[in-house]
Parts: sequence; C-alpha cells; structure tokens
Amino acid sequence: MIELLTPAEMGRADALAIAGGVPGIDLMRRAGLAVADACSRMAGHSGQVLVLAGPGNNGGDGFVAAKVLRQRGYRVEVLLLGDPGRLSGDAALAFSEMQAARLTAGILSQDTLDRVPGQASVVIDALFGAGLSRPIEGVAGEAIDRVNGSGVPVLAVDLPSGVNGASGEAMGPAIRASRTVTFFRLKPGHLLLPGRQLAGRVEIADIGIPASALDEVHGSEAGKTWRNDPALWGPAFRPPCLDGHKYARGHAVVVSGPALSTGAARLAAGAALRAGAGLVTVATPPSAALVNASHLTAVMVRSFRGSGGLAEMLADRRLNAIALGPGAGVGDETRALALTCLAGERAVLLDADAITSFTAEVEALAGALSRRTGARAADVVLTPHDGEFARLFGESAVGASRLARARAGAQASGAVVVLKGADTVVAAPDGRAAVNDNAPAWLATAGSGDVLSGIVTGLLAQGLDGFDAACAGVWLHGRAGALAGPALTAEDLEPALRQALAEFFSRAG
Ligand SMILES: NC(=O)C1=CN([C@@H]2O[C@H](COP(=O)(O)OP(=O)(O)OC[C@H]3O[C@@H](n4cnc5c(N)ncnc54)[C@H](OP(=O)(O)O)[C@@H]3O)[C@@H](O)[C@H]2O)[C@@H](O)CC1
Ligand SMILES: [K+]
Repeated sequence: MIELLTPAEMGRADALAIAGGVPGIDLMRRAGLAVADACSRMAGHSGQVLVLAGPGNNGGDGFVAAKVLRQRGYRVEVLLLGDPGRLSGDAALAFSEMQAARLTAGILSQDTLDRVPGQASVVIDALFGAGLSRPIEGVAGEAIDRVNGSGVPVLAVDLPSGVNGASGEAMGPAIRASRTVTFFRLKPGHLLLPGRQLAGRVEIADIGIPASALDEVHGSEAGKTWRNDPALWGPAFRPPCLDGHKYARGHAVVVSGPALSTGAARLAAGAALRAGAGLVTVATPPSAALVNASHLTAVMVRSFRGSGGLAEMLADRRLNAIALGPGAGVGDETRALALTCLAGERAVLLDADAITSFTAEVEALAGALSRRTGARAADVVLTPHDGEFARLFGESAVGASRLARARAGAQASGAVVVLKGADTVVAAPDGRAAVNDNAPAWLATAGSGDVLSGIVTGLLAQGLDGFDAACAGVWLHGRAGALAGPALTAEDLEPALRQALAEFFSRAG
C-alpha cells in the first residue's frame, strides 16, 4: 500500500465506492469503528474520551466512534463545532444514530472550552480532515491549543486537524496527535513535514473501498505519488547473478574537485562502489591526482585537464554514469564540466556546486538536457537541498509545498529532482513523485549528501533509470543512516550501506 492519495483523489475514491453500491454511511461506520478500536487500544479497558467533532464528514466519523465507545462502556463526551441542525448527509445520519444510542453532544464554544480536554484520558480529533479549506480560527483554534498544551494523548481522525492532506503544511493552528487513523491509503500530508510529526503513528484502516477505485484515481491529478519504499523500485534492482561480470554492473565516474576539496568525491566514489557499480573511477584534476590516489584502493583514479580533457576521457562509452558536484567549486569551469557530462550518452548526476553553477539559469540546463539522445537521455538526476533548489529554480518555486516544488523543478529542468531534506521528495518530469520518510535526524551531517550522490550514481551505473535510482538511493541512504545510528559521520554510512543492501536483497529473495 505505497500509493499516496491527495484528499481530492480520496474524495473520488469514496465517490466511486458509493457509486459502485457501497453506501456512504457504511464507509463512515467502518471508519468510525476503526477509530474506536484505535481509541480502545490507547485508553485501555476504561476511561474518559473527549470527541471534538467538526461540521463535515470528519465529524461524522467522530460520532460513530463516540457511539461505539459508549457502547463499550467508556465515558464519552462529544463537543460539536457548529449547529447540529446544519449537519448534512452521512454526518447527520451518524449524528442521529449517536443520539439514538443516548449520547448527546455539547456545542464547542467559549462557554464549553474549559471542558477541553477536561478529565479526558484520550481526545479524539474529528474536527477537520480532507475537507480543510482554510486556516482554523476562533474557538476551534483555541480548543486545539488547549489540547496540544494538555499532554493528553490525541487520536486524529484521517488527518490531524489543521494539516493539509496534500502538502503536509499546517494551515494555522494544528493538532499534535500521538496517533492517526486514516482510510484506504496514506495521504502525502502524513509523510511530508510538519504533517508527519503532527500525525504521530499512522494506521491505515480498510473501510471497504474496492481496489478498483485506486486504478481510477491514483495519479489522475498532478501525477502518481508514492511512499518511497522497496516495493516501488525493488523490482528494478536485482542482485548480481553468479554468471555476471563486473563490467555488466557498469562503470561509474565521480569528478573530483581541486587538491583541497577531494574528500567529497571520494565519499561519493566509495558509496557508488558499495552500491554495486562494477567499477568506479575518480576523475581528478592533475593537481589533486596524488592526494586522491593516496587515499583510494578499489576505486581507480584518472586525471583530466579541463572540460576538453574530461570529454576525451568520456569518449570511452563503458563509463556509463557520472557524478559531478561534490567539492567541485562554483563557477564557469564546473558549469562547462556539467555540460560536457550531459553531452554524452550516459546517466548523469549533478549535485551541490554543479547545481549552484547554474544559478538562475535553469533554461541553460534544460536546454542541455533536451539535446540528449540515446537510451539514457532521460537518466539525469539533480540532488539539490532547499537552498540549491531556490538558486537554480528561483524564488517563485519556493512558496509551494515540497512535493509541488520538486515536481515543478523536474518539469522545468527535464531531470529527476531529488529535493533533499528530512522529508526528501523525488520527482520525475512526467509527474511521478515519491516521498521518503525513513531518514533519521542524524543523517543531516557533513558529507552525507556526497554519499547519497555516490549511491545514486552507483545504481545508475547498474542500469536503473533515473527515477528508480534516485528513489532507491534515497531509501538506502536513509536506511544506512538508521543502521549507523546516532552520532554517525558520513564515513560510517558506507559500511552501514552494506548492511542495508544485505537486508534488502535478503528480503527481495
Ligand atoms: N463518505 C465519505 O466521503 C467519507 C468520508 N470520510 C471522512 O470524511 C472526511 C472528509 O469529509 P468532508 O469532505 O466533509 O470534510 P471535513 O474535513 O469534515 O471538513 C469539511 C467541513 O469543514 C468546513 N471547514 C473546512 N475548513 C474549515 C476551517 N478552517 N474552519 C471552519 N470550517 C472549515 C467546511 O466548510 P466549507 O469549507 O464548506 O465552508 C465543511 O463544513 C474525511 O477526512 C474522512 O474523515 C470517511 O467517513 C469515509 C467516508
Ligand atoms: K481530524
């Protein structure tokens, strides 16, 4: 279940299920039951539950949960935002079913705010879900602040109220939940920050939407979106076969910077080799050849002079993937090297200084990409962090969510864009995107990005396409970070990558 559905896509999946004969109230009853089950697990056998219910169907799920919990013997209080007479559709039906079970709702107002959270041992947040359309204000915002400040565990229905399900952004005040129960599939807002942190542990409940609805809605808007997971790219990444040859696994090149900035390229080269490239060469300016050679063993070293020299080296078509950027230095020289890399028929990864060397000139980069030919024309990956992204694509792209920005960057450049951060997004020019959520906080350390560049380049050398290599590389990098553990340095990632790959291949069989 790695597909992510925006709230709008989810609304269509609901509608398809209903059109296919599943009554909306049945979907709501199952949703509310799943919430009640999660609440029972949180509260134990007894306790007091406060349900904050909003004016739409999210509130409707809350009424169902309240009714079920009451029937299970919990003390339940429901506070409704707005007038019960204005409830409509399934939410109105769920409200009357709750009343029929002798549970009435109070109105959430200044007069009842002191009951939030009152004596509750769990708060169910059923204020707003997929239908949040603007920042929360007034008494609902005050209730959210009171709940967040109380330390009482919160179970969010579908999404923490205030979080935009498509972007993960907090629209004004937002609930900080310990758990969230969502339905059918995750939403991007469960993985993108700050939504991921506000949602706590997320559980996905089956509410009876048929799988066929997924085929109709997934990717019908701005492209398909997935959680980054081995299920997405694993089929493209096979372990080496016994009768295989190292040359069948490609020959990756990492371009080194000048004598005093060579470490980044070596980190990348080591990671490319560990990721499985058959051969790896550090292409070095002559001034840095000795320092590179004295630090490298399994990785080879070849020197080149300027972009003409690099072009001569790259006449060898066996060199099938190249990374430029780590430690490269910003300026015309790096820019010329990047254009040389892009001119060939091999996969290219541009990182760091290679990206910054195209500041505000994304058209020049896009032009070079559009002139590429051959089977690997589309296999170009850019790995900017937020600052590099803004330098390349300009400030106008900065306001949108990370998912929207990564997509816009991929479309503008024609490359696969890896927008790095705690919630790294990988986006392809055709609109496909994956959101990564396995990276630990301690992965943000000097040289970590160089290792990521190396892993992706190693995977490109083995023949993965740009999107698969980027997604797999980001996931393996995150997993290696988790395995290396707290206080890691970039040097620790390479041995941990070995363990991450061993795990992956053993699970992939
Ligand atoms: N049958 C189904 O489809 C199923 C749906 N399910 C559940 O339904 C949820 C989606 O329901 P929904 O579409 O009714 O949206 P919801 O989040 O309840 O909010 C909409 C209401 O809030 C209002 N409003 C919005 N923002 C506001 C603000 N800042 N401040 C104040 N008001 C604001 C908005 O008003 P309006 O914008 O129209 O003025 C409208 O009245 C979904 O998350 C899931 O839990 C499940 O039961 C499975 C079956
Ligand atoms: K909610």
